[in-house]
Amino acid sequence: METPVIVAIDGPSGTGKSSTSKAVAAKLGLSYLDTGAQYRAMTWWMLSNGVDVNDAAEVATAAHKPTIVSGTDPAAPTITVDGADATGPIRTQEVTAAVSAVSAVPEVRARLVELQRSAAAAAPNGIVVEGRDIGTTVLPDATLKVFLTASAEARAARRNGELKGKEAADLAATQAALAKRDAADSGRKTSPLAKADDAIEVDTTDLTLDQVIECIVTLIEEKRAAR
Ligand SMILES: Nc1ncnc2c1ncn2[C@@H]1O[C@H](COP(=O)(O)OP(=O)(O)OP(=O)(O)O)[C@@H](O)[C@H]1O
Ligand SMILES: Nc1ccn([C@H]2C[C@H](O)[C@@H](COP(=O)(O)O)O2)c(=O)n1
Repeated sequence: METPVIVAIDGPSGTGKSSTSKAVAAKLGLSYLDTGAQYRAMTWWMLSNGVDVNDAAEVATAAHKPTIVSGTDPAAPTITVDGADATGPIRTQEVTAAVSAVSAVPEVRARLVELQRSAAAAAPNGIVVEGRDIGTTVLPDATLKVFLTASAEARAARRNGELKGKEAADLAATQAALAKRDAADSGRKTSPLAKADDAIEVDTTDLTLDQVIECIVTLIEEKRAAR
């Protein structure tokens, strides 16, 4: 039996980590884990349970309480908190605005990193795990590490594209919100957003989603062939 392939995909917000990771995993028959969804789920629980998300000590004390379960089928990823479907609630503006503060708390990270490593170890054929610290901290021995980037303008335009049919967002405001979250995620003390030394950087600014997917599938196949 072939050794499971472990793929770490990191990068700032809006670089295409989720779209790319899901598609690559589906194409290669691998599992898929969205670690950002887990930090969002933890944040949603904190907000729903009256925890002051700006009080790191309060967040740390509560970090062991929620039960967060991620489904790893790339065709239908799921996330529940204490048995309730959290897919919708974790994408609200309120959660997005609070998630960087909650994810900076070491007790939160320790709890979720444990879940992430368990999911990777349990994946029968291997897994694509996306986040901010997968290559540096969660899975330092990953078969392949990719760090996605894109210009600030491209990322903001992509995010606004998702709002089609909903209230149109101001491009400059979207760009500022992305920059603020990236600065917080890169600036925290515990496993900040960073490119691992052995990660391959892929600038997606001028690539279509299909081109990025193809690029990563090729990188994985090269790693497999070299084993
Ligand atoms: N190469 C690409 N070209 C154009 N649009 C893209 C590309 N990659 C992703 N997108 C689009 O950009 C948006 C953001 O992508 P995605 O959610 O995958 O990014 P992300 O890095 O996971 O973001 P976040 O970290 O905030 O969750 C989506 O609407 C997606 O369809
Ligand atoms: N490995 C990770 C993944 C995510 N986070 C934090 C920081 C992000 O701003 C937030 C939400 O992630 P997204 O859904 O936008 O991918 O979660 C982290 O600290 N470490």
